[in-house]
Amino acid sequence: MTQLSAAQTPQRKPAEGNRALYGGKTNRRITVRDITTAKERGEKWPMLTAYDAMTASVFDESGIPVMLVGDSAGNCHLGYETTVPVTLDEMTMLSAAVVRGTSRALIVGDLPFGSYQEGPVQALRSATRLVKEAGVGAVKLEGGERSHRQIELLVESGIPVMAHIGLTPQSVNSMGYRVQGRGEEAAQQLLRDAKAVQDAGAFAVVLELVPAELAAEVTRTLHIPTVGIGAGPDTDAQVLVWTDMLGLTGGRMPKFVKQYADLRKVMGDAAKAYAEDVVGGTYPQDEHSVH
Ligand SMILES: Nc1nc(=O)c2c([nH]1)NC[C@@H]1CN(c3ccc(C(=O)N[C@@H](CCC(=O)O)C(=O)O)cc3)CN21
Ligand SMILES: CC(C)C(=O)C(=O)O
Ligand SMILES: [Mg+2]
Repeated sequence: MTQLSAAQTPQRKPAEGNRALYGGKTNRRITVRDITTAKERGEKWPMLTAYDAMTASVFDESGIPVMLVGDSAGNCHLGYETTVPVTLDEMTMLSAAVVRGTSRALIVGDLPFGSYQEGPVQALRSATRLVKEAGVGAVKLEGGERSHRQIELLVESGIPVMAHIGLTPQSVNSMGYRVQGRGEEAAQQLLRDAKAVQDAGAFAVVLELVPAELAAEVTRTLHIPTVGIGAGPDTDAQVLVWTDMLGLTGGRMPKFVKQYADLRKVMGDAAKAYAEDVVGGTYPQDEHSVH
C-alpha cells in the first residue's frame, strides 16, 4: 500500500450550512453534478437501497439524497438466495417503482448479473432500458479494470455510471463474500481498479468490504466520491441495504451493518395482534363497520 500522507489529506468535516444534499432545500431532483460537487465541499452523504415505491417515498421524505435500486433486491425483496438470478426485467420494474415513489432523490439502478458482462454494447442496451423505461438518473455496475470499456461507452452515451469495486457480490461463485484488498498485492489491484473506473468516467464508486485504511487511501487518491459499505468511516458517502439497517432482513448480519430499528419485531407483533383480534372476535368493532 502506498504511504498514507496525512499532510495531503483535505479536511472533510461537513459543517452546518454545508449540507446541500442531506438537509438541503432544493425541491428539484438531485443530479449527478450535485453529487460530484459535494466532494469538493467536503460534504458526506448517505445512500440507502430501495426496492418499492412506498419505502422509497419514506426515505425521500426523510431527505435521503441518493437511492440505489440494488440487485440486493434478489435476496432482500424477491426471495432468491443471492443477487445472481436477478433479471433486467425485474430491475426495470423495481427501478420504475422507486422513481415513481420519489421526487427529490437521485435514483441509481443496479445492472444485474448477465446484463453487461458480454461487453459495452450489451451494457448500453441494458442501461438504456433502465433510463428509458424506469427513468433512473444513473446506473451502477460491478468491476474495476474488467468493466472499464462498459463504463466508457455508457458515459459517452450520456448515462452516468456509479462503479462498484472490492467485494462484488455478482461474482460470489468465484470470489465468495470475503474482504477484498487485504495484503499489498490486493491493495494495489484495488487502487488500479479505482483509478480505472475514474478514468473511464464513472461519477462515483462503491467500495464494498475493504479495509478502512485502504478505503481512506482510495478516497484521498480519487477526485470522484467513494461510497463505502464495510469500508470504514473515511469514504465520501455510505450505503446500507435498507432491510438490514431497519432490522427487517433477519438472520446473521454482516459486521458493517448498524441496526437503526427492529422492523421485523414491529411488523411481527402487529401481525400477531391483528390475528389475535380476528380469532378472538375483537376486530372489527362497530367503529370499523358501516351501517
Ligand atoms: N442483506 C444484504 N445486505 C448486504 O449488504 C448485501 C446483500 N444483502 N446482498 C448483496 C451484497 C452481498 N453483501 C455481503 C454479503 C456477505 C457479507 C459477509 O458475509 N461479510 C462478513 C465478512 C467476511 C470476511 O470477514 O471475509 C461479515 O461478517 O461482515 C458481506 C457483504 C453485501 N450486499
Ligand atoms: C450493497 C449495494 C452497494 C449494492 O450493490 C446492492 O444493494 O445491490
Ligand atoms: Mg448490487
